[in-house]
Amino acid sequence: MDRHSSTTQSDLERMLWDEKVEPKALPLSLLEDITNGFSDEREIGRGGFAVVYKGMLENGEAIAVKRLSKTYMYEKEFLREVECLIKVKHKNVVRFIGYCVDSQGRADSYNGKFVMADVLQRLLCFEYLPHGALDQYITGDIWHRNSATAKSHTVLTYTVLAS
Ligand SMILES: Nc1ncnc2c1ncn2[C@@H]1O[C@H](COP(=O)(O)OP(=O)(O)OP(=O)(O)O)[C@@H](O)[C@H]1O
Repeated sequence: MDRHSSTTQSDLERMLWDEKVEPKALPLSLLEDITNGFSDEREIGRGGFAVVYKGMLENGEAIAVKRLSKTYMYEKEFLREVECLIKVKHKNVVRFIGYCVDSQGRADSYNGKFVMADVLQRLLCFEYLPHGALDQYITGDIWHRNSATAKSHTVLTYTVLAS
């Protein structure tokens, strides 16, 4: 991924109001900016393979930034997931905004040797759903606090499609 990719916050803002814009490759620096460097206070959830952060744009809109864990690094699976996410477009499925693959060399000592290690990061970005995940509605955790919306159901729908 090109760290100097030209996608900016205003491109992301435009993507959010124009549903016709296709998902894009996003630079890691942009995702770091909008999540305060993936800070703890921006964490909104954790799944089996990822930590999800709330990314805040300058216009006050939010997106969900899913940073995949180091154990979920198989290139073929990631590529297949991105391919499925790009193809699936439905009003009840959370909108896929873009993806990021970033690799950076880091010099470090390993087993007494000085080595250059590749540090790989993979991230997926989605429209932000403010009402939580479907499983909380099914189990009754938040059924009485909020009324379920079609969009709030889509976190789980997406998971089913992607697995
Ligand atoms: N688009 C989103 N908008 C708002 N919150 C989200 C979004 N996506 C995920 N989350 C939050 O992050 C949590 C973890 O999301 P994730 O998709 O990784 O979970 P999961 O479906 O449990 O994981 P897995 O894919 O490992 O089965 C969700 O339960 C939800 O609270």
